[in-house]
Amino acid sequence: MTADNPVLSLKNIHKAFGGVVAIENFSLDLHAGEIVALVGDNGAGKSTLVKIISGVHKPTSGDILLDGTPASFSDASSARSLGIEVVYQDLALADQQPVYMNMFLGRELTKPPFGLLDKKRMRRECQELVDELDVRIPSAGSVIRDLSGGQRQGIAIARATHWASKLVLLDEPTAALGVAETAKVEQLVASLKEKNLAILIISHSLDQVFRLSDRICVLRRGQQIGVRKTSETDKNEIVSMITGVSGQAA
Ligand SMILES: Nc1ncnc2c1ncn2[C@@H]1O[C@H](COP(=O)(O)OP(=O)(O)OP(=O)(O)O)[C@@H](O)[C@H]1O
Repeated sequence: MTADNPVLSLKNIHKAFGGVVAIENFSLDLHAGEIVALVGDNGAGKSTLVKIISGVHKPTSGDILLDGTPASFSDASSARSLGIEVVYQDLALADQQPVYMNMFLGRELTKPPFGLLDKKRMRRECQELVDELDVRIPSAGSVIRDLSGGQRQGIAIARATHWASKLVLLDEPTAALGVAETAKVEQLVASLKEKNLAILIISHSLDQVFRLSDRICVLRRGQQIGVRKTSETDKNEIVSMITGVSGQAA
């Protein structure tokens, strides 16, 4: 298998909720070490696609290939066990728990012989990870509710990166953040490329999409309108593709 083989291939994905067609005939390849932005207006089908890739929704038809092999995710945990992690807008962090417990939420390290939590090791490994990714927090023992929005987002992304072996999906990772925190989180997302993961990011900010992505995939009313190399397009073209109307970007 060559490095050019896609980590994930979506082929002719179709998803209907009763009579509502959310995704129609959608195909896309994601490669290791690249960031692809998924853009589209409200209701275009972005979240539905993320849920299909992460095993939350089953496609009505179509194929998902992981490293070239057909994959069928029965639920989110089966997608996770195959190396796919998602960071949702609500972050899914346990507010009352320290950072290191969140890092290992549902995958806690234990020690023999009684299977007690190995807090020391979790704390140490968590500290190494946040240091490596330059997520600045007081310590791995800090409680989540005491951290800023940007720090929390940093933890959620660090956790996803730690457990993902193939793909990280980011659903509006900076929607709730201020300017400085957004910049820090963008730096973190950009650094994930070096980990040779494939990254799919949903963002409503075209500035962010142009800062971060290698390719941009446009979705309109469930259909893939096109994929562009970021270096070969501009905001005007992407806005036209999103809206279906040619004109100037705001
Ligand atoms: N569980 C569901 N049941 C029925 N219809 C759904 C369901 N989830 C999504 N849809 C419909 O599918 C379409 C795509 O929705 P989706 O949430 O994927 O869009 P989106 O691009 O993520 O929008 P936004 O940017 O507003 O979050 C919409 O028409 C939505 O109403």
